Amino acid sequence: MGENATTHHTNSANNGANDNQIGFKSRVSVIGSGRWGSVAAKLVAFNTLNLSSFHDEVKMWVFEETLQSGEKLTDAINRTNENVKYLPGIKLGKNVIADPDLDNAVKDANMLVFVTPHQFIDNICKSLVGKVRSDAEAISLIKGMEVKIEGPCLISTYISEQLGINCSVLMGANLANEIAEEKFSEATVGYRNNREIAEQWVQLFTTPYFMVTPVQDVEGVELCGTLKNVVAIAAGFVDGLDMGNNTKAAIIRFGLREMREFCKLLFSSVKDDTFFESCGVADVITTCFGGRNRKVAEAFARNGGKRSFDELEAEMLQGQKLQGVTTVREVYEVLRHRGLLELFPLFATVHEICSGCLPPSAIVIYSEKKNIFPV
Ligand SMILES: NC(=O)c1ccc[n+]([C@@H]2O[C@H](COP(=O)([O-])OP(=O)(O)OC[C@H]3O[C@@H](n4cnc5c(N)ncnc54)[C@H](O)[C@@H]3O)[C@@H](O)[C@H]2O)c1
Ligand SMILES: O=P(O)(O)OC[C@H](O)CO
Repeated sequence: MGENATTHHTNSANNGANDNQIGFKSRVSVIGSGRWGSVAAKLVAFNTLNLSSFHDEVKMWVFEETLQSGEKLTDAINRTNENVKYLPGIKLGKNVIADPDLDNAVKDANMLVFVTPHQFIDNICKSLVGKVRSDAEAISLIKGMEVKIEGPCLISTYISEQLGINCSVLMGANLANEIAEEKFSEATVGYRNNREIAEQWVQLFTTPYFMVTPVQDVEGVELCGTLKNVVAIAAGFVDGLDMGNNTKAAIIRFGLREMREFCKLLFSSVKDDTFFESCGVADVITTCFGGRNRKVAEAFARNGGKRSFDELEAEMLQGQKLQGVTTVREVYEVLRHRGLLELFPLFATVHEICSGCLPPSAIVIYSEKKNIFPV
């Protein structure tokens, strides 16, 4: 890894830290095995096989569960080379090895890919403290954030602080099922200050059908990926109310504007250009038309808000997890705490609808009466 990767670590295991020498091959572990986690493993495994600077094998940590057949998910993945529950029908690559033991899955790895629903990252990081290599680099593909008493915390920051390692991010217009079928798409790597590390992540993820661009704006890239899920829920309400494409386009525009304002509220360093990368406008578009948050929000609105998101998620997604409902609650808390709810009417209304305080049709009232954005 690059120079910075070995200089700033504090509380991690020191195993392998002297491997930074000629002939050293990177080892990659993927922490998470949902739909996107499985696709991420497939992308990475294609490259580790083809690039001499990586060990072929990619470990993929599996949150173990027992399938209806009685077989363990991990065993089924290793037997079929498919994630039969979260990504059936797609071969991951023979060099992907599923492992239900988190410590064992990260052991020896110097490149860690975090890709679990954001509500689980707290426990995962806590159990990894002291277990990862001191020279490891991490990347987060997680679209969400942590809100602590002290305030909001990016997932990449949380991983960095908990494990004492640097953490970049990869976000973008990335519906996992389409990338699994090798349909062309783009993504954005957000990095802090080490371009060399960013290039290594770009190399690890890039394939002929997956184009990755590095951007030195980790906060902007990550917050775009996080906040677009809130806009997707608003778009789902519009679809559930059969309000049409013009209304949806208006919601997307309002949403993008609130995303930009919220990003700059938290981090004045966020760059305007970031919103024109795949992680920005492109992800908002794809998620508002083809994402799971949109789909479940549509069902919520069609049911008049009478069936909860939890119930609909369990019924419609079979174990996959929505991020938008939790995220908008967290965003709402941040804004309420700072007395800024009135400046973010779309985000506030989405939360009030999700939590049952307003009916789904309030998204219309929002559009008509509350368009009071700051410049
Ligand atoms: N699916 C996509 O198209 C897509 C695309 C880009 C980014 N993302 C983001 O990637 C992240 C991961 O999403 P995904 O689609 O891979 O997952 P998913 O929603 O498909 O699957 C849920 C995962 O959570 C795991 N899980 C359940 N309970 C758990 C627990 N207690 N502890 C740990 N893990 C548990 C399940 O085993 C499963 O692997 C999310 O932040 C998501 O927003 C998803
Ligand atoms: O299916 P969603 O709503 O979780 O969105 C998936 C991806 O984030 C789209 O880029």
